[in-house]
Amino acid sequence: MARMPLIGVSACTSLIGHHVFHIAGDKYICAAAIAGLPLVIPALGNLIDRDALLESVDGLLFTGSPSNVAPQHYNGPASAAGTQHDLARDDTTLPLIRAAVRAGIPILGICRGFQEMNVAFGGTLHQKVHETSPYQDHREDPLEPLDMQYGQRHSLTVQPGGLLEMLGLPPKIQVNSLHGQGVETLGSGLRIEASAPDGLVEAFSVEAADTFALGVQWHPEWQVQSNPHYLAIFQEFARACRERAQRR
Ligand SMILES: N[C@@H](CCC(=O)NCCCC(=O)O)C(=O)O
Repeated sequence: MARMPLIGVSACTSLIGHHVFHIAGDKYICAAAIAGLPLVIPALGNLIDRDALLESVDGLLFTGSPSNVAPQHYNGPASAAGTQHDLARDDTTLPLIRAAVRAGIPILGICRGFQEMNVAFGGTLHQKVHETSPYQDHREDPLEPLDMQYGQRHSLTVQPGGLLEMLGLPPKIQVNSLHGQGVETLGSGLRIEASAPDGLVEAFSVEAADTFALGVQWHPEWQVQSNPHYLAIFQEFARACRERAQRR
């Protein structure tokens, strides 16, 4: 009988009361369940046996987060005071992304996860896109109701001949936008899959990957079942994870 694919979902560390918890948001876990059984991967850095983990999972979802990749990972300038980081998550996800691609495990990076993929492949980040010319403000308004924060904010130009086009996405789609950081220089071996009207990279795939390896700056996990473009991404991720599970 076919084994259910196991989908690793990256966790953030978060102080709740006096204790640190390893947490992953419900919307990521529910969307990962399209591909298989979600397994939250704690942010334990080198305490995790990476090879053993990659032997166990059939796909990895790198989630979004309010925290930002620490600039020492991309030789960036020091963060502005008050910038939220999660060093334990960086120490877990950055090496895991590289190892997963080498091992042929399907990966999907969303928002922070997309930025982590870029950094893992040697790229750099703008730390404040909204203060960087010629870019627009890609942040949400935290005072708006959630449905508005995750509403469609700008268009995307989908790169002809790429993975997103292959998934049936039309040349222009509308997406949500909830991030302050963004791609400055693209990591090596990444192929641009979509850009915002201001030129910001919004999606890339890993050229050398022999399976699904996609990063997106927007949030396709949000109400994924009611957006055919968002769903197409998760369905292809799911197909790749099933294929991986069957190859075991
Ligand atoms: N902090 C980074 C990444 C933005 C991001 O991942 N936002 C998601 C926040 C909550 C969630 O939906 O999980 C940036 O600001 O660029």
